[in-house]
Formats: sequence, structure tokens, C-alpha cells
Amino acid sequence: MNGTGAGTGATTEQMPEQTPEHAPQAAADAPAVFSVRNLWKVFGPKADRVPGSDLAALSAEELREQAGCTVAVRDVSFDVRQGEVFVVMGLSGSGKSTLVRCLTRLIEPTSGTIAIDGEDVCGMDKGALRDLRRHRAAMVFQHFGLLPHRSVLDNVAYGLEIQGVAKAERRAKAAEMVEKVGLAGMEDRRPGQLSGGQQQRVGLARALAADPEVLLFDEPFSALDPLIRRDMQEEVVRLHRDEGRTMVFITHDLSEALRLGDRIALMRDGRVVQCGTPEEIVGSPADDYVRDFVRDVPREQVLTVRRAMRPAAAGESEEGESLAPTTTVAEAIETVARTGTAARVVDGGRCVGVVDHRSLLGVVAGLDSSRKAAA
Ligand SMILES: Nc1ncnc2c1ncn2[C@@H]1O[C@H](COP(=O)(O)OP(=O)(O)OP(=O)(O)O)[C@@H](O)[C@H]1O
Repeated sequence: MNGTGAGTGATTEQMPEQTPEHAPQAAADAPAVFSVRNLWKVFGPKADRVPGSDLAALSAEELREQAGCTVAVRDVSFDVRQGEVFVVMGLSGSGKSTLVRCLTRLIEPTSGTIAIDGEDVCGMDKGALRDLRRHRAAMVFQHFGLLPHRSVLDNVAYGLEIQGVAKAERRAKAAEMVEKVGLAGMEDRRPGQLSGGQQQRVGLARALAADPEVLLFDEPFSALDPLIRRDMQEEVVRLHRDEGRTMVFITHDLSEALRLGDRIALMRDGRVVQCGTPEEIVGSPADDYVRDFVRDVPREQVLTVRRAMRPAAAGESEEGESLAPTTTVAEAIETVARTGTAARVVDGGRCVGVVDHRSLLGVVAGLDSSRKAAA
């Protein structure tokens, strides 16, 4: 792990377009689907003596030498809210996969609590766990493990087959999902006759066919070339927008996290160093590590006019173009440059502030960083 954000910086070209295609943010007061509290995962002998003890204060290296243990997840707490895309981001080895695998106990947590819809995951027996993984929180892996001799349709129907769904019903459901992920007309092909991106879509359709409450994605697109990867990201955004399904998405790629996430948990050495919206992470980094991580992000493409606005002066709240509070600073710059005047930020029919050349440039230059983004 290189300890800095070097190499993770996003270029302008890679940056998210915060256009209306981006799914609406899940409401901050939406109920939690997953609630994780004080979660630890320690690998190694007698791992359960580590959380909360003096051993936990040792550096990773000391702990490995003295106790033969590795702390992959260290005292992590967060909620995944209904309808949001929750991204877990961090460099290689920071604990992302371990954390997400703990959610459905594909990896057994060492200590802490996990609940799904208020139900204790750690107390589930084998049957309840199977049900959890199949119906409630399905995982989409980087390698989908498609069955090579089966058609696209049968691959998609496979999960339903395991569940004992009758043939006609599962084929009908599978056909619907194949259509949903944009593979209509390819039902009879074998996986080997598909491109990498199309194979990913088959895997996605298979996970969707089980109609899980939450989709868990483990770096599903990291092996794809950039254009196909972009396609698949848009597919995820579209699915999310159409269905509002809750998603947890692991990535080590900052631009992917910013493009997809309603909220991002940024991990370092097993800890969540900051959990917030893309705007909070980029606009109000919690520490130097996060600041370094997001250093190359074009701020104007992530930050919104909420950060740039100032109170309206007399007469200003009735004049000028109106912008939604979710408008990016980049879009607002275009409006202000075109009209040559300040623009109003209007929320629910009420003018909540004004942006002008100066306030917008202040955000681009980072002069706003002492100011917190409005909630
Ligand atoms: N089964 C295991 N036994 C021992 N240590 C493990 C095991 N699995 C993971 N680790 C360690 O836990 C830490 C976190 O690993 P994890 O795979 O969760 O990270 P990650 O952020 O998902 O990395 P990547 O992006 O490379 O997949 C690493 O130091 C890793 O070496």
C-alpha cells in the first residue's frame, strides 16, 4: 500500500458528469438496510483477543510480529440506507473486500454487530444465512462464474433454478432481466460468444433475477477496458435510477466512486477514515490522507452551488436564472458566463442563495474549504 492517493487521482476525462442521469440521492433519513457497529475482523490465531485490547493499539507490523495477526477491519461503524449506492473505497489491502464479505458472513466477523432491516446477522443460522445471501443481499463478483455450456438465458435463470423456481417461471423472469440489462436478442448465445462487458451484464442479470433487497458489488468492473467499464457504470446508474435498489459497491477507483456513490466510505488500514457524500469527501476532507486522495479531482465537477452560494442581496432573489441546489459548480459557471449575471439557487420554490463569478471561482480555487457544504 503506498499510503497516499498517488495514482488514484482522477483526470477530467474520467470524472463523473453530475447530470440528471445520476440517480437521486437517497434521503438522509431513509431507514438503514444494513447497520454495522464496531465491526472488527482480525485474521490469525486467537484473533478475538485483539479487539479492544492493548494489542489493538500496535502497528500492523508489530501485531503481525507479536501475535501473528492482521487487522483487516478495525472498529468500523456505518449504516447503508435504503435506496442508496454506498461505495466502499480504498487502496489495495485497506480492507474493502473483507468488510463487505462480513456483511453476509462470507467472512466471519471477529467482533461487533451487523443488522439487516434490524435483524441480527451474526445470530443467523445456516438456513437464514443462505436466505440472506440468495434473496436479501446478493453479491456480484468480478468473475461471474458463468456456466460455459449454458445459454445466456439459462445462466441468468440458474440462480432461480437453485431456488427451485419452476422452469416456465424462471425462464420468463430471466428473459425480463436479460432485457433489463440490454442483452435482448442474445438469449441463446453461450458466454464464450459474448464480450467481457456483455458477460458482466449476464452476471448482473443473474443477481437481479433473485430480486435481492441489496446488491453487493465486489469490484465488478475492474477487469474491463475503460470504455466498457464506463458503459457498465452507466448501466448501474440506470438500474439504480429505475429501481431505487440499494447497492453496496467496492472499488479502489476514485472516479468510479465519485460517479456511482451517493455516499462513500473511504478506508485506510482497516478503518473508515471518512464516510460522506462525494461533495463532502472532495469539499471537506476529514484529514490529510483524504485531502491527498482527492487532490486531483476537478472540484467544480463534484461540488455543487450549495458550497458556492452567498446570501442574496436586495432584489437579487427575484432576478436571474434559477439553479437547483444540486447543480454542479461547473454547470453554474456555464450559466453565469452565458448570462453575465449572478444566478439564483432555488430550493422548493424559495431562493436560498446566489452564485456569481466570484463565489464560483472561489470554490474552484479551494477558497471555500473552511466553509462546510450545506447539508
Ligand atoms: N484470509 C486472510 N488471512 C490473512 N490476512 C488476510 C486474509 N484476507 C485478507 N487479509 C488481509 O487483510 C487486509 C485487507 O484485505 P482485503 O482483501 O479486505 O483488502 P482490499 O481493500 O479488498 O484489497 P484489494 O483491493 O487488493 O482487494 C490485507 O492486509 C490482507 O492481506
